Amino acid sequence: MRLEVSDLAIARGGIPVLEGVALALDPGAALVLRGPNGIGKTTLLRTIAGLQPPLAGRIAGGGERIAYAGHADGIKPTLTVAENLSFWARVFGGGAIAPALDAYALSDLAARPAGALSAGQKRRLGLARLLVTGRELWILDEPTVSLDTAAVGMFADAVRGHLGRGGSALIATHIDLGLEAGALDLTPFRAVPAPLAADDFDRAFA
Ligand SMILES: Nc1ncnc2c1ncn2[C@@H]1O[C@H](COP(=O)(O)OP(=O)(O)OP(=O)(O)O)[C@@H](O)[C@H]1O
Repeated sequence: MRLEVSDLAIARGGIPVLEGVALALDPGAALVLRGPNGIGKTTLLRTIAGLQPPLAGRIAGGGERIAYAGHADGIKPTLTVAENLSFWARVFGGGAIAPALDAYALSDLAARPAGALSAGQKRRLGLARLLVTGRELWILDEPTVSLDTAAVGMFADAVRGHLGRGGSALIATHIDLGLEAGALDLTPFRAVPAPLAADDFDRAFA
């Protein structure tokens, strides 16, 4: 199914951030969101993932198809690496955990409590979770934070495999992942603050 976003306006903390956002993502395709710090990439991904409502506009083809990986890994620290993956596989009704462990070189760490992993290992576990969800549309916010070069390669391979199986991915990142992907710079969609009315201006200095 195609994700289609049209004329979307979004806010963070009550302040409009982006407006008029339009994008489309077909099965088998990836789209990378670009733009400077603070432009609204996280806010847009959260809105498409259904974690916050838009101010206006339309999102079609998202919902239950989405697996979202944000800045927080969502890892349960007292469960082992394998138990974390099994937990998510059960929650999502998804697949086997062995390929996910393999894809992120986590097999040797499978019995380790997740709370005792390094930052990069935790991130690998958070990304491995996507593989057991069975969800078609991955929405990923800065997925490569804390990853070394080898792990970035594992992630890029995992995304390629996902796209090859007919999945799709919407990714906010500042780095080049070496993927065949479209890119959307959000800068032109920056919300223009409404000009102060004369009364407001006077009140501000009252
Ligand atoms: N909890 C919050 N309350 C109010 N405003 C916020 C909050 N979180 C972020 N913002 C503001 O919302 C705007 C959009 O933030 P957002 O995190 O979506 O940007 P981003 O493009 O993902 O940035 P980065 O590249 O730094 O991750 C920024 O101006 C930011 O300062």
